[in-house]
This record gives sequence, structure tokens and C-alpha cells, in this order.
Amino acid sequence: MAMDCPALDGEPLVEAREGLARLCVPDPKRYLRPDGVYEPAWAPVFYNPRMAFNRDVAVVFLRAWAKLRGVDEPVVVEPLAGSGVRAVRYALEAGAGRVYAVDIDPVAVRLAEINIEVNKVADRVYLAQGDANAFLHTLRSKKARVHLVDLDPFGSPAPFIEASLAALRGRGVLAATATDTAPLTGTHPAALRRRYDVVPGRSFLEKEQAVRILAGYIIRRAASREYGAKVLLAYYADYYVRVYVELVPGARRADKSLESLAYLAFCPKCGIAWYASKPWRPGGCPRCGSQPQLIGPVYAGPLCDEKLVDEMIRVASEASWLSNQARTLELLRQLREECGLVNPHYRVDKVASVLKVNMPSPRLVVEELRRLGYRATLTHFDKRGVRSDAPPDVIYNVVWRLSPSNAG
Ligand SMILES: C[S@@+](CC[C@H](N)C(=O)[O-])C[C@H]1O[C@@H](n2cnc3c(N)ncnc32)[C@H](O)[C@@H]1O
Ligand SMILES: [Zn+2]
Repeated sequence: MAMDCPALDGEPLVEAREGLARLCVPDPKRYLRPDGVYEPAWAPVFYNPRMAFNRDVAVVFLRAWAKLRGVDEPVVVEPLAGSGVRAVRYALEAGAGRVYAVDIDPVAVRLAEINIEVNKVADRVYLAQGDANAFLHTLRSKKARVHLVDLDPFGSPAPFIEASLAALRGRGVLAATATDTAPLTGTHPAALRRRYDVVPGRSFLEKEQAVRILAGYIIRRAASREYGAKVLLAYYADYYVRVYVELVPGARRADKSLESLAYLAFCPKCGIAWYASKPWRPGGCPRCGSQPQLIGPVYAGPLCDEKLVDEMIRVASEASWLSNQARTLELLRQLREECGLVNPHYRVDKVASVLKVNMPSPRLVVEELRRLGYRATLTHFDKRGVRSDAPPDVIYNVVWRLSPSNAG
């Protein structure tokens, strides 16, 4: 049955559905760019239907994490809540016992109130207007138990990370989306250095670089508060980075997780990247011996936890209500393949261009590497990418042999 959405400050609202939630949102047709595409940032309250996939993965994550950690009715904080869609979905779909939803904008809070009402989750979703950081610090001073803080800002989550860590007492998860992909991928090196405190640069693995910089930044901030940090899931989709980092208090754990940091070293001449643990003595390119370019520190560990992803795949296969069930499963299955392979991916097109041959199919390269006894998979970061534990000379050899230029 169609729903009657009230007006919001004279702004007509329309119905939208996402997961199990029924929502009232600004009419996308009123905020079209000249090319006819909806621009959610122009609407009086931000609601982006394209982020439904991000929220699908988030509810699946929380269900799986709570099951594995034996947490009943987890407590979630969403301090940048916008229309309230994410908070409502955590309550409806992820079994959250309590969700604190906060936004600084009074209009967003009024819309979130409507959506909480419509979905009958007012007993579980607590709404407040205010500054995210102030609210997170209040939770800390009240010693509230928080299991998950989900940061979904405009741009960078960096300004909210300290306060999120403060609110997470005991074992919990910090989930963060970053849409400031121009700095993270190295297009704006000054902003990258400023925001994430790294030696900036632009490798040919832009998306993997972006994910590893954000994860590394969270690990370093967590360590300064004596939290060990483990990356449970980290990926790139559409135009954003998303990471889920589990935090466990303890100075020794913090020291240990700092060991997962390194510098991303890359040789523009050979089109390969690797990790260098000592920036002042990074070692030469394993192929040509020349001094590499460096970015970092970055997180140099696995992009996901295999047990968690297995459980997420199980949850997602049963969650037929998700807005993007097939895409969620596709991403999780691909990440599952990538979990155990920590080396930065190889770009088959770059290697082929250095060899001055046509690019062979990355899928064939993976098959051949496996036949030779190496671990190898495609990567969700790039259709032209291959992730493998094979050394560069083997990759070069395989790309050369499989190139259509050398066929017959
Ligand atoms: C990208 S939108 C959130 C979208 C929402 N999380 C979702 O899944 O649809 C970012 C929101 O953060 C709010 N915001 C910006 N700065 C804030 C601050 N310092 N404290 C609280 N909210 C803030 C904005 O009003 C906006 O609604
Ligand atoms: Zn080289």
C-alpha cells in the first residue's frame, strides 16, 4: 500500500523503499543536475539511493559480527544520520537493540523522526540533534556500552575518528565511509597529507591505495589510545572507500597492530607495487633495482577476516530483502578470494605495456598462476588487476606468454 508522506518545511516528500525500510525522502526529481542525474547534496536532507548497497553490506556485517562475537542486540551509534535510513535499517534488519542517531541539521532530524515513526522503531532508535563529536564524547562520559560506530560523512571521516574511538569502550567496531576519493587516491596530495598524515603520492593502484590509507590511519589513531585494531572488512565501491575495523583495548595489542603498517612502494617504470617496512631504506624495485616512490604509512594486512566474510555470505544468502542481494554476495565472494592475499595487486595492463605487448585476459593470468602453484585471484579494485603471491618475474613471464601478441 502506498504511504502518505507529510511535507517537511513545505518540501514535498515521496516514498522510497530500501531493505525492509519504508521511507519518506525529498523528491529526487526536484534536484536534477543538468545531465538529468539526481544530486542528493542539493536536497534539503541528504538521501542517496545509490548508497543502499553500502547500507546492505552494513546490516549484513552487523548481523554476522554480532553472531560471531555472541553479542545480543548490539548497540549502534550513527552520528551523521541524515534521513535516518541507516539507523532505521540497523534496527529493522540487523537486530540492533539500540541505535543512537544524531545529526547537526534540525531539518535532517525532523525527517529522521518521520522515518523512525513510519517504521515503528521509536523504541529502539534514539534521535538527537547536535554535533557528532560532542555526542560521541557524551556517550563516553556516560560509560555507555557501544558495539558499532558507523561514520557516513560528507567527504572524509577523519574529523570524527577520535571521538568515535572515545565512544567505543571495550571490544567494538568502527565502520567508516570516505567519499573524499580525490585526496585518498592521490589526486590532491596536499589534502591527503593534511587529512591522513601520510607521505602522499599517486600510485597506479588508486583504489587499493585509498582503502589502505584510511585503514592505516584508523589503526594509528587507535594505537595512540591503546587500542589494538583489526581490519575485518575493507573495500572500494562506486565512488567511496568503506572499512570496518574492530578495536580491542590493550597497549600490547596496539603495538602488534602497528606491525601491520608499511609503506606502499611502487616503481612507475615496471608497473609493480610492494610493501616497504623501512621508508628510509626501502630497497630497490625487485625487477629493475631503481628507487621506488613511496606512500604511507598504509595498512599492509589482509582486506578481510575469512570467518567474518563466510558468516556474512551466509547471512546475505538468506537476506532476500536486501536492495542489492546479488551485488552484496558478488562483492563478498570476491573479497573472500582476496582475504588471504596481502600483496598489492598487479595491473596486468601496466605489465603488458612495459613489455610492449597486448594485455592478456586477467582471468587467464590467474588460471596460469594457479597452475604454476601460486595463489592468485582477480581483484574487486580493478578489472585489469590480479592479486597473487607470485613474484614479479613470474607475473612478467606469464603476461608475456599469454599475451595475444605472442599467440601462435
Ligand atoms: C552523507 S550525510 C549522511 C547520510 C546517512 N548516514 C545515510 O546513510 O543516508 C552526512 C550528514 O552529516 C550531517 N553532519 C555534518 N556535520 C555534522 C556534525 N558535525 N555533527 C553531526 N552531523 C553532521 C549532515 O547534516 C548530513 O545529514
Ligand atoms: Zn622497476
